[in-house]
Amino acid sequence: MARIKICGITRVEDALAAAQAGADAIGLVFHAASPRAVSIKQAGAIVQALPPFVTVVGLFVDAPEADIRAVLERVPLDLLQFHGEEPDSFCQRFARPYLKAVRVRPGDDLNALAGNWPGASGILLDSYKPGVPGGTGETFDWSMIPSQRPWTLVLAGGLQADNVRQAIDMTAPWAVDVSGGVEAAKGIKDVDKINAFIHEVKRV
Ligand SMILES: O=C(O)c1ccccc1N[C@@H]1O[C@H](COP(=O)(O)O)[C@@H](O)[C@H]1O
Repeated sequence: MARIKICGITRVEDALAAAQAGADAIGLVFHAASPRAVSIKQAGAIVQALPPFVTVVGLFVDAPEADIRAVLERVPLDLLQFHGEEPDSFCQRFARPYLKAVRVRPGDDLNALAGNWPGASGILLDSYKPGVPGGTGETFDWSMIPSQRPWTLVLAGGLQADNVRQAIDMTAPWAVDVSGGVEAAKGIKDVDKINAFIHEVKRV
């Protein structure tokens, strides 16, 4: 069964709702330009409130190394998600497992692209939209994802309750990642949408 990450959490109550609904991971966005950005203080409060066994992922977009280290000193992140142009050598500097986001464009060879991050725990595929680093709420052509792949797929990009089952059936990801598809407004999650999404993922 695909694991589930609920990303773009900004409030303690949304983190608790995601955990209660059965999410395996939550994502905290440390990218000031995002409407879902959290401060170190907000992030600390969210992590402290979480029950055990929920993985906390910190998302960065071409952040300076010092900024990432400043977050890591204060917030116990389990996993890093790099959503910019960071090379593998940079992603490996933080003594944490990491996901590398790859924004998929028509014609991409995804096995070749994924090979650029040999140190990644997983490759998170997201939709490409010029000028927008992520969280677009848009899907991409899932048929581009090779069924034979020597890397771990985390599928993202425009997922929601009414398309996630088809996405899983087509691509057999290790995990799915959703942000906008379970929101009431940017940065504010909708508990009913979280529950519906997780229900669809866990449905056999
Ligand atoms: O959510 C954001 O604002 C964001 C900003 C910069 C980079 C990534 C961002 N979000 C991530 O994008 C994917 C897909 O999101 P969606 O489900 O299509 O809304 C996911 O990992 C988000 O956390």
